[in-house]
Amino acid sequence: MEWREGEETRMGKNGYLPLFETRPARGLVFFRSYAASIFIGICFICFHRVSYFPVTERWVWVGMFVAELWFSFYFFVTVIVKWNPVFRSTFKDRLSSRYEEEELPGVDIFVCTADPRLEPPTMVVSTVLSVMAYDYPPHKLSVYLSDDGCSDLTFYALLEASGFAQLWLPFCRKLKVEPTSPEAYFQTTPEPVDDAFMANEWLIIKKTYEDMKTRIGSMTRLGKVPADIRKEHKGFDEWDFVVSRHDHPSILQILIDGRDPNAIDIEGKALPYLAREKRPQIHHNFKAGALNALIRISSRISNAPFILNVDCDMHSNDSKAIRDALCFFLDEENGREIGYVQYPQTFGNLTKNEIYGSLRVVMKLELAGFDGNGGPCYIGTGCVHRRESLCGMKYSKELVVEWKAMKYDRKIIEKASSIEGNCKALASCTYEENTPWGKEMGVKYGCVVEDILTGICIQSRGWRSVYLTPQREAFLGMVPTTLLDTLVQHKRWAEGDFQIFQSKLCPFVYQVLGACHICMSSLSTAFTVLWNLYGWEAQSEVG
Ligand SMILES: O=c1ccn([C@@H]2O[C@H](COP(=O)(O)OP(=O)(O)O[C@H]3O[C@H](CO)[C@@H](O)[C@H](O)[C@H]3O)[C@@H](O)[C@H]2O)c(=O)[nH]1
Ligand SMILES: [Mn+2]
Repeated sequence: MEWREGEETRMGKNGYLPLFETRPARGLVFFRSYAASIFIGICFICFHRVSYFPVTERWVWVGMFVAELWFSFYFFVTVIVKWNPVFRSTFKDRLSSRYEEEELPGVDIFVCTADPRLEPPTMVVSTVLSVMAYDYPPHKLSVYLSDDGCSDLTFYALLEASGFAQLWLPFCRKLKVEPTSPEAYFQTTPEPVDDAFMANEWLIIKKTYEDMKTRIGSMTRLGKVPADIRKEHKGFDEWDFVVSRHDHPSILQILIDGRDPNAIDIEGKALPYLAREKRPQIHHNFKAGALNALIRISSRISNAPFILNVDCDMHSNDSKAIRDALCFFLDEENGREIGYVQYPQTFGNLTKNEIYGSLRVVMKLELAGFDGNGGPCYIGTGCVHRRESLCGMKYSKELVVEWKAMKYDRKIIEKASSIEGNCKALASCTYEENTPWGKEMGVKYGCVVEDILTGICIQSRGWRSVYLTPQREAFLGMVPTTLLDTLVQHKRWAEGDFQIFQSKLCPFVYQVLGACHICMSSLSTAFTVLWNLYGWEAQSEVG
């Protein structure tokens, strides 16, 4: 499939205007001339090494030549990655005029958290509230929180947030609030002074938010939920069976507003909390295991055809981001082969010179290069997947979904309490035994960078992926701020990528020889795996 410039004005074969356009990067001629000049230099060096062979110290000569060949190879791989970057933009107005609100597909949002000490519950709920406030039909959106820390503190925070959402979501709609994370909003936006009525409401919401934050904060410092609060929601009873965070049964609670025991929705949005079962003798597969449990649980509760997953430290910064992603999936001409749409990881706390790490180059340039060569890898957060692609299905031309006819609606036939009981087994730690979960289905196990590996597998099943870098960042997260934290994170990534490099899924072997994908794409992926070899050295520094 090829997308070219000017296609926004071209009518598709089926008579529809495209929902997105693709532009090549500007100024490529300079980069390509620079690359060509280095290539000529490499040719001269090789010619020199071969044509002149010294009589003495021959091994030094050979050693130098081998080193030069290695660097030349690395140079080629990096050049190929940057050879053809593309940038995408969407036409959300066309999406809205083509699809009535009722015809839009459902979207399930997964937020992952794992430790209330490292990921404070106040931050987690701000992220949850930010994604609940997406500008999307409320009854088509479900937000799932996966708590691998199995903490009643996180549960308490979510319960508080579900109450606050009743104020926050209508407020976001009325004021067209951006960003929709209350924490980020009140930090960055001044009080509206020109409208006394609005200013008053603004102050009330801010005060309510701050009170909630103080309550959650003091509870977190206390380290436990007091008995009188535990009595307020039956969900806390589940913690009577929790031995420790590594030893407990599944807890699934579809959160309800404490004042209305019959309402299972908050403004039409479902908000389930899940702490999957953990037992000390059974490996839980970290985030990949959490995501797979969520895929199964959500398939019973809302079963939306699209899944957005975010880490709890990455809040939504653009309430239209879901519509942007859908412009790709719902495009009549090219949409059906797209398996996932990846947003960049952008950070609110980056310094101008970004002295640690090199994420800006990766996010701004390299992943756009991947996109031009066949599709970016999946980087774990800020990614919208088609449920089928994540569940292991192969791409097939016959797979055409009539979204309009489907009229997705999350029919909650069962009562929340019976869903909670019936679905728990799907999150038990033995459920996956002798099943393809973690191998052919869902997020892959056995690799520290489960996201990269899962992305490679989805692509090798014939799906394409898309990288979208909108002007307004769709998500804002936190980057480690100390050298030690950065080294630890890069060590983990380096380890994971090196694991893939050594495995039978090594992109050089698996994709090039397997001819599953175009060569450029595999070289791009191989590059991710390779740049981490450089991080390898850093490992010895941190142990
Ligand atoms: O057992 C676990 C461990 C982690 N997490 C969650 O996974 C996310 C990422 O983990 P983190 O420790 O923050 O790793 P990072 O290095 O910051 O994560 C980057 O790298 C990971 C591995 O490539 C990706 O999964 C992430 O999305 C990406 O942001 C967080 O939300 C955690 O809460 C779990 O749910 N269960
Ligand atoms: Mn993180």
